[in-house]
Amino acid sequence: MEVRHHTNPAQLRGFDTAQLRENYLVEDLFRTGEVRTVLTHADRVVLGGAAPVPGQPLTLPNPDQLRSTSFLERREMAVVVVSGAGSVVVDGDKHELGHRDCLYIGRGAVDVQFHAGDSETHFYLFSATSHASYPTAVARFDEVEFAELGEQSTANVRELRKYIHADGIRSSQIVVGVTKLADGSVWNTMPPHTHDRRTECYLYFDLPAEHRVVHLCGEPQETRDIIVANEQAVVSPSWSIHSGAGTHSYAFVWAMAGENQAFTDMDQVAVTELR
Ligand SMILES: O=C[C@H](O)[C@@H](O)CC(=O)C(=O)O
Ligand SMILES: [Zn+2]
Repeated sequence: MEVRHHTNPAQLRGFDTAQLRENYLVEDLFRTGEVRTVLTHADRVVLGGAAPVPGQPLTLPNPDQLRSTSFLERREMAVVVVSGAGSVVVDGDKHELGHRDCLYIGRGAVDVQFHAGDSETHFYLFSATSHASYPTAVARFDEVEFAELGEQSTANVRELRKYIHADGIRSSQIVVGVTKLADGSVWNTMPPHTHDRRTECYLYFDLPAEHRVVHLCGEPQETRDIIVANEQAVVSPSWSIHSGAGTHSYAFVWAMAGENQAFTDMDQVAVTELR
């Protein structure tokens, strides 16, 4: 497992492009036949990618850095299918997942296996520490309610679906959903916000290989950009905005961990205040 240390806003002022990418961009989560994981000390979030091929399931590893008897001994996890369709077997119980569907796995699960469907499947993983056990549950993209956000005139028409949250699948601390941009819309989360009580990670997907998202990060008055390709993730510290504009429409998994689970606990920033 790769380990990343936390950063602070003063460091960001001096980061060049390579340093920005080393600290905040996770480029290589999905490699055929592997489960890859990255621990960030920001709220001890672990990001991961499992990429099984048909007939060759993959098992969730137990990285040494966790010093656990199993990955989920003291943790909970969200799994979102970002490419293909497949199933996840949790201690013998099989959960079928379609494109963009979400599985929550509660603390204490021991054996987790990722099975591809008819083709290579990409399961995105997001995990944080958990102080209570909640039931494992599935939320489907087509079945959860969604909020219609944005306007055509600002190129940010999008549907926001919440999977793991106070009124949905319950968890100890993680809050997870998917936002999908409409054709012709490119901006997410503009005007932007911060929430100093939570770390947030974005995993951009459904973006054609030849396109990119220009992701904005940093304090509102000291912003930087990171150029992101399909199926890459960005770690957004509690003090950072997280917003982006694509050269094409796309979808992204947003996932948070920290002090509270209040989705509306955001400090909004007016576009005119950005620097
Ligand atoms: O804290 C919450 C997250 O930033 C997402 O809700 C933002 C988002 O999906 C959007 O506006 O499209
Ligand atoms: Zn946010």
